[in-house]
This record gives sequence, C-alpha cells and structure tokens, in this order.
Amino acid sequence: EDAVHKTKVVILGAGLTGVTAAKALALERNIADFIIVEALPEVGGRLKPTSIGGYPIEIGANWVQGLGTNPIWALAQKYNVTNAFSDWENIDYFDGGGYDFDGKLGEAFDRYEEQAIVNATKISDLRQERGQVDLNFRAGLNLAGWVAKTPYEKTAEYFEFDWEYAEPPVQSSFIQNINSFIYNFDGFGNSSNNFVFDKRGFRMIAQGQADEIPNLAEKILYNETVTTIAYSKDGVIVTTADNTTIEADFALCTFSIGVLQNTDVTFEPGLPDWKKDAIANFHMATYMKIFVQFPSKFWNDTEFSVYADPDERGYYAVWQSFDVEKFYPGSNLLMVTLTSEQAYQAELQTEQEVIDACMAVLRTMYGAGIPSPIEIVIPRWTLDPLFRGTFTNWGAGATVEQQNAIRAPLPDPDMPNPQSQRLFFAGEGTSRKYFGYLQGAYYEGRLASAVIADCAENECLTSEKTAYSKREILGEKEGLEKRAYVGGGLRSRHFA
Ligand SMILES: Cc1cc2nc3c(=O)[nH]c(=O)nc-3n(C[C@H](O)[C@H](O)[C@H](O)COP(=O)(O)OP(=O)(O)OC[C@H]3O[C@@H](n4cnc5c(N)ncnc54)[C@H](O)[C@@H]3O)c2cc1C
Repeated sequence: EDAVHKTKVVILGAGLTGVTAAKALALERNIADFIIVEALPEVGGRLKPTSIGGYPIEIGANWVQGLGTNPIWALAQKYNVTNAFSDWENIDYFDGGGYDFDGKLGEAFDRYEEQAIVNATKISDLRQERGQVDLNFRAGLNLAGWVAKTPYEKTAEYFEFDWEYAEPPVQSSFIQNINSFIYNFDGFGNSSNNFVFDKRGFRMIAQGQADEIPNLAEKILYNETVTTIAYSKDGVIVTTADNTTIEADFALCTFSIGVLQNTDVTFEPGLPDWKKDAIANFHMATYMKIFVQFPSKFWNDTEFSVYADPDERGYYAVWQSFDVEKFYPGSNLLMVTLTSEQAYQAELQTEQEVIDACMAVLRTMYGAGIPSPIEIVIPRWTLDPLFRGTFTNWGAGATVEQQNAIRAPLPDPDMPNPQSQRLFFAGEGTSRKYFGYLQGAYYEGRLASAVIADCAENECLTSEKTAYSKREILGEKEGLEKRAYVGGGLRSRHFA
C-alpha cells in the first residue's frame, strides 16, 4: 500500500535551510504539525563529511566565512565544531619553472588586492548610487584599471575571484559580487575565515539543530526522492519516487537552484514564466575540492601553494596543505580546488586521469622526484541530481527583480486572494546578500518559516507586500540590514 501523509507544512529537503526552518517552526512558532522529506538518509545536504586516510574532510561547505555576528559562527560554537583560522595570505608561489623566485605572482596578488579591488569597489558603489545598470565582473575590473595579461595576473585574479565564486569574472555580476564580499566578510564585524575539520563533520550545525526538534523521528522521511510537486490555491501534494504522497496546506521547497534548473522535479502546473526566467538566469556554479594523500610530505609548511600555469588560467592553481600544525600534522594531505569548466571536465574523468593531471602540475611545482599519491577523493557535485553543482553565483545580467522572483511563493503572489499562497521557496540561492554561503541558507530558512507560520495563522502576505518585501522587513529585525562595516582596508566601503 502506498503511504499517504497529511500535514500542515511539508519541508522539502533537510539541508541547513530545511532543518533551520523546521526548528524555527517547532520552537519559535509552536507549529508541531510538519513533515520533512529528504532523499538522503541523513540531514545536512551540502554539509557533507567523508574521510581520507582516516582524516575527516568536507567535500561540501568547509569554511565559516565571516565570524563576528555570522549566525554560522554562533552555530559552530554552540555545537563545538572544531575549526581553525585559515590564513589566505600564507602562500608559496609557483610558476611553469617551479618555485617563483622572482616574486612575480606575489606582486600580481598585491596589485589585484591593493588597486583593482579597491577601485572596483568604488566604481560599483557609484554605479549603485547613480542607479546605473550592473555589468559583468570582468567589465568592472577593466574600468578599475585591471587588465590581466600575464599568467601571474590571471592567476592572482583567479585566486581572488573564481576561487571564491566558482565562476570566471565574465560570467558574474559586478555589483552583486562586490556586495557579496562586503556582506559576508565585513558585514559580520570580523572578516576572518575559519576552516572546519571535525570528525563529526561540519554537518553538526544542521544535525545539532535537528536534534532540538521534538519527536524528530516522527517528522522526517528519509530516503524519499521527491518527483512531483502539485500546487494550487488549496494546498500542495508532493509525490516521491516510491509513490509516497504528502498532502499539506503549505510547502517549503529548499532544493538548490541547480535542481530547479533541471527536470528532476516536476511542478504541476508548470512554473510560471516569471519564475522560470529567474531560475534560468541564476548560476549553479561548481567548486570541486580534490583531496590527495601522499606517502610523504614533499612541500613546506605554508598553508597554500598557488601555481600560475603558463597556458591555462586557473589550471590546478590553488593547493592547500592540511599537513600544518593547526590542522593535521603528519597527514601528508593536500587539497586542490577546480572550478567551472575545469571542474566539469574533471568530474567526467577517471580517478587515474585526475591523479595524472594533479601529478603533472605537482611535478612542475616540486620536481620530478615526488612520490605518487596513495589515496584520492574526487567529489562530483554537478553530476549529482540532488544538487547539480555546488552553490549559486549571481550571474552577469541577472537582476534583483529576478532574485525576488526565485523566492516568491506560488500560486502567483499577485493573485487577488493572498491566502492562496501555498508553495514557498528558500535556500542559499534565494538569499540576496548571502547567496552561495551557509549564512544564506540559515537566514532564508528562518525567514521562510516565519512567513509560512504567519500564513498558517491567516496572515498571508498581501499582494502589495510580496514574500520578498516581507522577508526584508523580517530581515531587518534580524539585523540583516546593518550597514556599519568595520572591516578595514581592502574590502571596506561606505553605504549611503
Ligand atoms: C563544495 C562546496 C563548498 C562550499 N563551501 C562553503 C563554505 O566554505 N562556506 C559556506 O558558507 N558555504 C559553502 N558552501 C555552500 C553551502 O554548503 C550551502 O550554501 C548550504 O549548505 C546550502 O544549504 P541548503 O539547505 O540551501 O541546500 P542543500 O544543502 O542542497 O539542501 C537541499 C536538500 O534537498 C535534498 N534534495 C534535493 N533534491 C531532492 C529531491 N528531489 N527529493 C528529496 N530531497 C531532495 C538534498 O539531498 C539536500 O539535502 C559550499 C558548498 C559546496 C557544495
């Protein structure tokens, strides 16, 4: 017999967004009648621990990005997640000839940080003040006087931009990615990045919250892959691959933008054009961290080694050593990150092909005599139908209105009867300020749960106040709009 569940609120996905929303419903709004549906056998989603050679590693989110008042920092402390400062300035530089004795790469890094980004930030501010259209990030850098010509300049730019946003500047929004730097790194009052290495996994910030939900076991359906979401003004019916149905008054869909862009889940009726446009115009970027363990350590004690490939920008450029005192001394462990096209290609390669590519670069950096790896972990996020990439990047040409449209509820919020809103959307990809980050998932989960709880209490949003503007109001309560940035130097700026 196919199972049928009836509930007030169904939460689709048990990543950080879904778990945070569920906890807020249960503990802050006293709504106990909800069900979480998750394809995997556990909570956490893109918080995904595994191990290599006995050392815990994270193939998904890894850094608390911005400490201070970042809610992720609070969760990491609450659940005692092991972490340490990750020093992005502790770098050894290499080029096609091995160690960069001339310091050309380091010099390019300094110029990018001290000139290009400072100028670009001023130009982006001015454009916003004047209400000028957004540009792509490459254009913004160009106006700031930065034209990357040499492999050194290209590599510096790759480290500073692609290695954070997982896409090249030309594909990315200028204004929104400048804003992202500010909101995430200065907005919380402490721009540090801390790297998580915990044997229980970074997923503890989701698991810990889930464990606080009363009777969780009765409220969560694991190993259930949603195939259809049917919505109307009267409610939502969700169907899974093994024909379980969940009938609910309200649904919160937390699937990634990548999942929404694909045809893994069918909406009935199909999504309206204004929503399809918006989803299509945002980017699900790919940030692929490859972990490699060696029989011995042939590199030195710096945290990062950056390699400027003479031919291909960003090719196996950023290497991170775990074999440092504060992480895993004696581990003989390196991590290299690929993004975008280079990641898509590597995801399609065999393990041996990826090892060969790693070794060719490492031999250029450290000489022919280095040993072959003993173990490798190769995540393939883009090929995974539950994620379809790693996190949202605000693409060039995507507008704030489209961003509103991604998170807007269905049926259409402009319908005459606001009580018809039944299907809501939240996730890192619906966050205007914190897209791509755990804090985006956390804030959006909380805010969506508040909007749904209001709606369940017959205070649905009116058509003048869309879910988005309401969430902005709620956001202010949470301090999201705080505009006093304390960060100094490079990334500081002033808002009107
Ligand atoms: C490689 C990588 C590195 C990252 N690095 C950082 C970092 O250092 N710092 C940082 O702040 N953020 C980082 N992020 C981003 C961060 O992980 C995300 O912002 C956050 O985890 C997203 O949470 P979410 O709940 O919105 O989405 P998800 O975690 O994707 O949750 C959605 C859930 O829905 C489930 N699901 C999907 N489809 C279906 C279906 N059809 N049926 C049922 N269930 C389904 C999924 O299994 C998943 O559990 C990184 C992400 C990745 C992948």
